[in-house]
Amino acid sequence: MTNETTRTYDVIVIGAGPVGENVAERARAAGLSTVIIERELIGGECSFWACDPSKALLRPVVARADASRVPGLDPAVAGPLDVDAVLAHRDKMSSYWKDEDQVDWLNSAGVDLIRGHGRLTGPKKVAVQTAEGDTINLTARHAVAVSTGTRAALPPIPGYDTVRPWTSREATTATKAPGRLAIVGGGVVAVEMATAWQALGSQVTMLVLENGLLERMEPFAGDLVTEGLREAGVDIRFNTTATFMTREDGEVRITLSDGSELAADEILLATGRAPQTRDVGLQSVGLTPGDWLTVDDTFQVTGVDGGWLYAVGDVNRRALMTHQGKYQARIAGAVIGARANNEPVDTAPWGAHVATADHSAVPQVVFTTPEVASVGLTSREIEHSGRRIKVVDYDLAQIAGAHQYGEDYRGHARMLIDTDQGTVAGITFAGPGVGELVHSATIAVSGEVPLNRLWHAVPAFPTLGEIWLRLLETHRG
Ligand SMILES: Cc1cc2nc3c(=O)[nH]c(=O)nc-3n(C[C@H](O)[C@H](O)[C@H](O)COP(=O)(O)OP(=O)(O)OC[C@H]3O[C@@H](n4cnc5c(N)ncnc54)[C@H](O)[C@@H]3O)c2cc1C
Ligand SMILES: NC(=O)c1ccc[n+]([C@@H]2O[C@H](COP(=O)([O-])OP(=O)(O)OC[C@H]3O[C@@H](n4cnc5c(N)ncnc54)[C@H](O)[C@@H]3O)[C@@H](O)[C@H]2O)c1
Repeated sequence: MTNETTRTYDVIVIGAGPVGENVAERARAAGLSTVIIERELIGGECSFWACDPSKALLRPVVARADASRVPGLDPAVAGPLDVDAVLAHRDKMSSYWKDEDQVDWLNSAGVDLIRGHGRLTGPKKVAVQTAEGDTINLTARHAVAVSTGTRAALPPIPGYDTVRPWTSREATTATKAPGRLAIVGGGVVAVEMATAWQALGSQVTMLVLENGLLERMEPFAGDLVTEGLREAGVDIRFNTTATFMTREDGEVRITLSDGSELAADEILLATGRAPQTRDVGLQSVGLTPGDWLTVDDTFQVTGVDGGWLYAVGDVNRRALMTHQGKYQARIAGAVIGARANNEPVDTAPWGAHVATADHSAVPQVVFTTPEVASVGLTSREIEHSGRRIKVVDYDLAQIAGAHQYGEDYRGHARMLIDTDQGTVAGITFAGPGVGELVHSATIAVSGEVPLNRLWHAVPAFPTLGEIWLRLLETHRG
């Protein structure tokens, strides 16, 4: 027999990925009774099928590439990676796909957890279907936050549904390297997984629709990553896609857009993300199932009366990254708390209750060899930015810190200066070790630090941070 129960909370959060967890924790910290609903593992995509396992696969690859540039150390890293050890480390970093630690954290934060599938059933109403077939009907006094994230968006290439393709989930959790791995896509997932699996023993072939990799970033970043992947042995085919695929005799046979054929043991479709909103009851509140949820800067969903529905994290499509989603969660939790407690809401730009950084200061690191790190505007976006921008370039290989970092250092940096404001509007670094530079850039961009003051921020010698001084000198002529 199945049961039906009813409960009321101040705040209901659907989806316990990194973002939902933080919305719930912040709402609870504001004194609101809070429940979170999760149908899979607490920690979501990031902990178990995305950031954590992928970075665990990539760390040995990046560390080995760095070490191989250091005289005296290079012979020690000349051999292949210990694949079993790397995969075991990946399993550990994914907590062996168990979520007890996150459950403990939710408990310590005072957030209630219900395991099951959550659906909106009307304004401030959510029904949870549990695995046992029970239904728990919830009512929110103040807010419902949807943080249901995304899934892999699969392209409608004929045959794709018959070949059991890899998505990012299989690419991050596979237990052995396929002999031949074809990857469709040239975005972040594609380049990171090509880097990892080529180093772990696969022969990777990338099929890229565009004429370069990482098309949303500065072109030099894609060029340097292309160079790195090709040197590692990856076969990259630009302006190419798959037009048909079939699995025969255990292998995937792929017809390419130029008419040629490619055989692979596995095919990874790294072709973007789709919102997990098909089955969360959006129709019950006048929204369309399957759509991204559009929000204002306080994360209230537009088109829903009463201001009770929030969408936070990947599902609102503002910035599909964990750190940015968690920033959104801190803001959303605080504003839900302020509204519920009748406290002042600060919606001025950079105020406590608006996610201003989503528009102008989103950092990202791509963990390839070489790494790419960026924040803010890129030169591709200048035209639509409505700002007067000066582009300053510098060859990273010319700085002393790069010489110390490793021999044959190759890298590049680009700074975009808002000439009216006299501040940095965006910056991109590509080169070994640049991932750790990104937060300095994020502070400069989000803090709108005047260039005259940046001139007094002295980089330690000899570090990669010297790139700041060289970029500023180049700007000053
Ligand atoms: C391969 C890969 C690597 C990545 N690497 C990085 C990285 O290095 N750094 C970075 O910043 N970002 C990275 N990302 C992006 C990052 O994973 C996402 O931005 C992040 O997971 C978004 O968090 P979220 O909480 O919004 O959604 P998710 O992590 O997707 O969590 C959503 C949760 O909601 C649950 N859910 C969905 N529907 C329901 C429902 N109806 N009822 C109950 N529960 C539901 C899901 O089960 C899931 O647990 C990577 C992504 C991929 C694919
Ligand atoms: N290190 C990180 O921060 C990190 C790592 C991985 C993923 N992520 C996040 O995950 C998100 C998703 O990454 P992604 O690489 O899946 O998406 P993406 O949007 O970055 O790239 C998608 C790629 O698929 C191609 N594509 C789309 N449809 C196609 C089709 N029908 N046929 C052939 N090619 C097609 C596109 O041309 C593009 O090259 C990113 O927005 C990123 O923010 C972040």
